[in-house]
Amino acid sequence: MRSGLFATGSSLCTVFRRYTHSYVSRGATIAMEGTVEAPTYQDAIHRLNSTQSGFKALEERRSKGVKLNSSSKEEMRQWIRRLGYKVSDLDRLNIVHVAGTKGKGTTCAFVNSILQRYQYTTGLPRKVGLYTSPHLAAVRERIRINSEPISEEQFTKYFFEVWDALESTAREEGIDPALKPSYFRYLTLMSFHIFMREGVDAAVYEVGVGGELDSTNVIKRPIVTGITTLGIDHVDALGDTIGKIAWHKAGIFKSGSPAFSVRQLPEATQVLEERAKEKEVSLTIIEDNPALAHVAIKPAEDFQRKNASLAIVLSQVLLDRLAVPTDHELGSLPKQFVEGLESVVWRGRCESKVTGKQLWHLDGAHTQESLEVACSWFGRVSQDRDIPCALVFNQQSTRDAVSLVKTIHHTIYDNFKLRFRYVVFCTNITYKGDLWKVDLENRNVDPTTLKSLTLQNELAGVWHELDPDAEVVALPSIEDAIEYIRHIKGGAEEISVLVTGSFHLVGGALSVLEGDNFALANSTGE
Ligand SMILES: Nc1ncnc2c1ncn2[C@@H]1O[C@H](COP(=O)(O)OP(=O)(O)OP(=O)(O)O)[C@@H](O)[C@H]1O
Ligand SMILES: [Mg+2]
Ligand SMILES: [Mg+2]
Repeated sequence: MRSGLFATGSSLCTVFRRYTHSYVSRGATIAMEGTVEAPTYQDAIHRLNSTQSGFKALEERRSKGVKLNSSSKEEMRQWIRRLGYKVSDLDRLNIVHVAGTKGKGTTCAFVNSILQRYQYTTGLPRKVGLYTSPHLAAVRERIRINSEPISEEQFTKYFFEVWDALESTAREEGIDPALKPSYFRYLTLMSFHIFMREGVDAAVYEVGVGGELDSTNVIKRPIVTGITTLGIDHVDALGDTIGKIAWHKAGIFKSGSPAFSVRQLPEATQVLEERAKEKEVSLTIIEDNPALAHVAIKPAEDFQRKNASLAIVLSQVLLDRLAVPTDHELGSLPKQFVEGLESVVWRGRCESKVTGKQLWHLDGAHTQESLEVACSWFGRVSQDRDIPCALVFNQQSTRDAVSLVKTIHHTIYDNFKLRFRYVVFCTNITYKGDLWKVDLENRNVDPTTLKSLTLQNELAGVWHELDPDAEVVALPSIEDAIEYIRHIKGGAEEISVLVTGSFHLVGGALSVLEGDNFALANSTGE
């Protein structure tokens, strides 16, 4: 059932609108009949969406050349205080903090899964928290305890606890109560509150953007920090060279906490080493763990071995700190590590699924390097099948979508000698008729650009130049794109489809394909 799940491009649909102006204090709502109703998960998500900066504000900031807000750390400290905590209280969470351009979420999921295995066998850690971004189908995927996304009830309860605490302290301190942390910061604050309240004793934190100025960097004494593969992304905020980007990422290094990084390009390694020295942090560059030769990680790709190798050392340091014994023979891994690494389910990354005659391959890659990785995976799995291929692509932010699309073309056509017979460029709006799934509503994109399919038409033109024989279309929603693919040749012909370019697209596609059945898979596949 979809009612109540939607917002239209600019305003909420009727089911929802009846609540929008009816909040009273302590998060209760007064419905139209005048009875007091407890707020719902949808209410919480709608409120959360109201903290999105919005495309106008973002455009203004961009035009003024404003980069990341350098006051973010101090603002986070103040908000933490207003929730009734000291920053040092976060030390109780025993945090593993992970930055990087690609592989952060996966590495965090690996660490989480290994810790989970130790909990099953030794009872420690007692509760594992996992904070990742972005989400695929539901915001609550971002905050997990013992691998399960927190429930809608818990999300709603804690969302309004934070909201109300910020409103009441604003009034007490003479601050404008309308000033709220923006979307990602709000979720970071909520995660701290939830993990503290739920008694989490090991927490794995993925940085949002960069490191130095990220809201998660309010964490002062992590147990260990890790840097995954670095590449070029978020250049507006972080800079346009790998060195500048590495500088930001190394912002999570903290004296007293060991740091680890996978092997990087020399320019990046140099910056990481300089920053470590400056901060008096011991930094170890790790190579692929040879014991992984006997571990069935998925996908069995080089990049995943890097993520897994980093996750192994990060988990080891945390388990040592918690005095959890991890005895094993030299050159092999303890069974909890092996099982933890093998059982991870991290949806939307190199994910395959079948509906009717369509073989879907979904990956949220949105940088040059990760698209090469995702396309190579698709190329390998499609190479020996003698069936037509199709591409569904969306990337709606300020990234250079044209050059991302060219990377896809080069990897598939030149490296694999495959081709896409059908190519669909769609917007990031979830459903037909300009309807967003509320969890996926994105107010940071100009609705007129979406409506006129400006970017989609541009990309269609680019592809037509690259392959004039392909059937190329621009479509207004993810649902339209899925339907288009399903109706090719009346749905009677087998087809291999790559869905890529953003997690927004992949999350929307999975929501369309699976509807209410979308399994918020717990990240250890249990
Ligand atoms: N080490 C890596 N090097 C290159 N590409 C990678 C690596 N790890 C993962 N990827 C690719 O990037 C995609 C995203 O992976 P993941 O979610 O782990 O990264 P992330 O750093 O959390 O990304 P985001 O910035 O979107 O949060 C994967 O689907 C995969 O295609
Ligand atoms: Mg990113
Ligand atoms: Mg991520």
